Amino acid sequence: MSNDIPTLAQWAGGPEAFERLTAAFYAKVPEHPVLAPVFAGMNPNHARHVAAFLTEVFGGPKAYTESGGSHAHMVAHHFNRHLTETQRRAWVALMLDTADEVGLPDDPEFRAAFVGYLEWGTRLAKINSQDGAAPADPSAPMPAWNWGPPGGPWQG
Ligand code: HEM
Repeated sequence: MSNDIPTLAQWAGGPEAFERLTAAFYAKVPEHPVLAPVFAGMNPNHARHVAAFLTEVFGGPKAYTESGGSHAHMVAHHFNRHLTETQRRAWVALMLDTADEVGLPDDPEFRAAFVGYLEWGTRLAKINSQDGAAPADPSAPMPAWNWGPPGGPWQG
């Protein structure tokens, strides 16, 4: 990808944009009929950790791995939670509504890539939350999402 094409994280507005996104998302979770029980008792730093994870997936600074996290680490947080499809869909829907609320870019190219990762990541989280899920692979790389077939944002 040539140098004048921003990363998805740059296009989104950098780490602060993902922090706004997850802060607003998890602020709504306690009132959400499906998601509130899933996140009852969550770590108070959860929103910041998920923001750091998403920033890194979308090509931004590697704060999640530099502070000792890994894809395996994230996967392991979902073990034995027995997430349902209803819960997964609620998570994606709330994330997309929140992306609109906090003003993440809404151009087709960005949103296609954003939704692509959310679909992949949440389906993995659900699979890994079931009984009998394979152990997390410590050598698994962090996902590195990019623009996919559109190749970059439409810049006129
Ligand atoms: C792309 C999708 C997802 C990503 C990137 C993601 C990321 C993460 C990360 C990074 C953590 C660890 C947070 C920490 O260290 O404090 C975590 C924990 C957790 N995730 Fe996810 N997750 C995803 C999908 C989901 C879904 C769909 C659900 C449920 C509907 C879910 C439920 C949870 C719960 C309950 C925890 C533990 C929270 C706590 O006790 O602090 N996740 N997730």
